[in-house]
Amino acid sequence: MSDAVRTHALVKRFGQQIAVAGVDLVVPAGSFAGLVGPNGAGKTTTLSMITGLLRPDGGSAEVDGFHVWRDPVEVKARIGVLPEGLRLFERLSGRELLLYNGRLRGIPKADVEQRAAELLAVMDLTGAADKLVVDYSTGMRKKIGLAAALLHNPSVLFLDEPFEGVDPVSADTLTEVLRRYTASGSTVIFSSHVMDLVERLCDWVSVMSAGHIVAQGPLADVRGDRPSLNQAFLELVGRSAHTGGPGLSWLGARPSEPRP
Ligand SMILES: Nc1ncnc2c1ncn2[C@@H]1O[C@H](COP(=O)(O)OP(=O)(O)OP(=O)(O)O)[C@@H](O)[C@H]1O
Repeated sequence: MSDAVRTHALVKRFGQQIAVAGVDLVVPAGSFAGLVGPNGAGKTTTLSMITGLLRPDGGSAEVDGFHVWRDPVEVKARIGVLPEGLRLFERLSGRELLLYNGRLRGIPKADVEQRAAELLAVMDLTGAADKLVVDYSTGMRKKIGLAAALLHNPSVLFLDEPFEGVDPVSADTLTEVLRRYTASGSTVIFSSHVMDLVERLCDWVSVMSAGHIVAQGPLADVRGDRPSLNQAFLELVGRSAHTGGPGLSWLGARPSEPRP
């Protein structure tokens, strides 16, 4: 099987801090892949470098065999991205946003209109299609962002925390859309902190901690003989040494006698 994404010794520094410290991320084509790790592990920075949003200080990244920084046009034609803190054109309606994105991608007008209508329906946004994006809720913004990322039928889809702020019914819908998408051979890579979700959806997992990949492979291999992916995650990244330790003794303590 070929790789949808492969990075080699990817590095990013912010001043003195090394956010990504030589990452070799591999995601086979057709995977539903999860990128997990504690806060500040370097997931967003890694995804930003792979999608061409942030220039690496070292190493390389390839998508579908194309070098992200040498062949940016080839790469951008093949990827869809739902970044963290996505900025949208607030003064367009949801429908206009999709039509605009489709035209930017060079898709013929009639095709864009048909795809936009279908995506709005699947995302349960038909009723809000003519509402301005500025008036969308957090979950609606995620859904219209995902619709925009899917419109040109990318072969690899990158999603940063796609389910954050999305209600369970909509999350179910998104899951179905993404499952259908990977079943046809396309690849999804998403970052998440919700281990149950990753365990339920993904067949491939990469675990990051402090700028490094600490485990990577098919879900069953990463989980090993632990009862859950969550347990494996806690062991791999090292549970905080402070949990249950000294400190915070004042928290929750109440004076036994009322003060006079
Ligand atoms: N623009 C920036 N300037 C300075 N430091 C940054 C910048 N972006 C990220 N960092 C630092 O790099 C490290 C990795 O951040 P990153 O956002 O990639 O982590 P993450 O794994 O996505 O975290 P989270 O799960 O909390 O979103 C963090 O220590 C963060 O403070």
